[in-house]
Amino acid sequence: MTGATISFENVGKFFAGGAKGRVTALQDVSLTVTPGEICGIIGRSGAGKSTLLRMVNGLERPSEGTVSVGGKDVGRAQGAALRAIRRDVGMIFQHFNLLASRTVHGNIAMPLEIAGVPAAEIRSRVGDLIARVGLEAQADRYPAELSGGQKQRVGIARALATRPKVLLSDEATSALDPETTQTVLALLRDINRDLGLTILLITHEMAVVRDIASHVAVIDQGRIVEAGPTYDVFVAPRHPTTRSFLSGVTGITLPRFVSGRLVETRPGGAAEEVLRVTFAGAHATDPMLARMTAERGISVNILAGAIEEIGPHPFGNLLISVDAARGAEARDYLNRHGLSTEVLGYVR
Ligand SMILES: Nc1ncnc2c1ncn2[C@@H]1O[C@H](COP(=O)(O)OP(=O)(O)OP(=O)(O)O)[C@@H](O)[C@H]1O
Repeated sequence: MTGATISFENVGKFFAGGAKGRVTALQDVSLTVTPGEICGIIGRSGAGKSTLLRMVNGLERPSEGTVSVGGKDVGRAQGAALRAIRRDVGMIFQHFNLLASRTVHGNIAMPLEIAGVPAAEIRSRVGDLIARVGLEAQADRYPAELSGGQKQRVGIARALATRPKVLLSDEATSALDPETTQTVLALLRDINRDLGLTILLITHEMAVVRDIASHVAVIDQGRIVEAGPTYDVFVAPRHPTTRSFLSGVTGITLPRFVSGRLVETRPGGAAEEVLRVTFAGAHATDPMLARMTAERGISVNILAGAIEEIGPHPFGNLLISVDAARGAEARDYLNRHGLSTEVLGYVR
């Protein structure tokens, strides 16, 4: 089993309704997810994530542009061709969508029964899937007797039953506690590594992107505003929406004596400019800040800092303040030496 390419080319989706008679759910979306990639789509509520995801298995059709899976045009496929594409695309859900009247075994067997797979083959394949997701002891239990994490494991096994090339994940960990989230993400990582299938997941949590996605696309009001390898986007975010998502996961916040006094525009008179400085690698920052002080005479107050990791790659996040009158010069100096900066505000 190998992954398939998912491609969106200039995709738009419009629904009837709203004040103008037409709601734009997606506009001019172009994105390619290569085989074996784990791509996270992050956006706020209503940004268009579900609409985007549902186009990959033909639950929604684009109003304009083309969506394809493994080179096959999903938006224009009908009948047997659409059913064939859907067998290549498994999906897991926030609320698991299991049948309460069927056991774990029975739920996982469902897509195989629908596909007309012979009973003996179903038994052996479901047995393998149950082992893969670690639910041997629960095979004969009903969903009501399972924890949230176990239910999502059933959802994952069911999604894999038809040996898909693509797995879609619709907020699959949003209903789970942090510890269970980690075990489910680890399972998805293992599946991606062992089976090579392409995973497209939507989430509103940057931590999920950091923990599992090799690539990320940020969606805002129906448009992709930033996309690329997760590490690059975390280290040097360009769009304000990306930055606001990132500020929730960096693990560092301004101390309250600063955040309580922070204003957006620079006040008159003496003031400090508060900056977030992001840098690749674990040790890049100290010499840069010290050199800036030595070379330019700009002194730096360090307010908070931490080293984060994406996969094996460390990157740093530092909150500092400098004299606001020298702010532009400090940012320019740091940017020229490969550090990203973002103005968080000003304090008097
Ligand atoms: N069937 C529909 N009819 C009319 N408008 C729709 C329909 N489906 C989605 N929309 C609108 O399209 C926009 C995008 O919705 P979508 O559900 O894709 O966003 P989302 O990012 O998945 O949000 P959430 O995280 O809240 O699920 C929203 O403005 C929504 O109201």
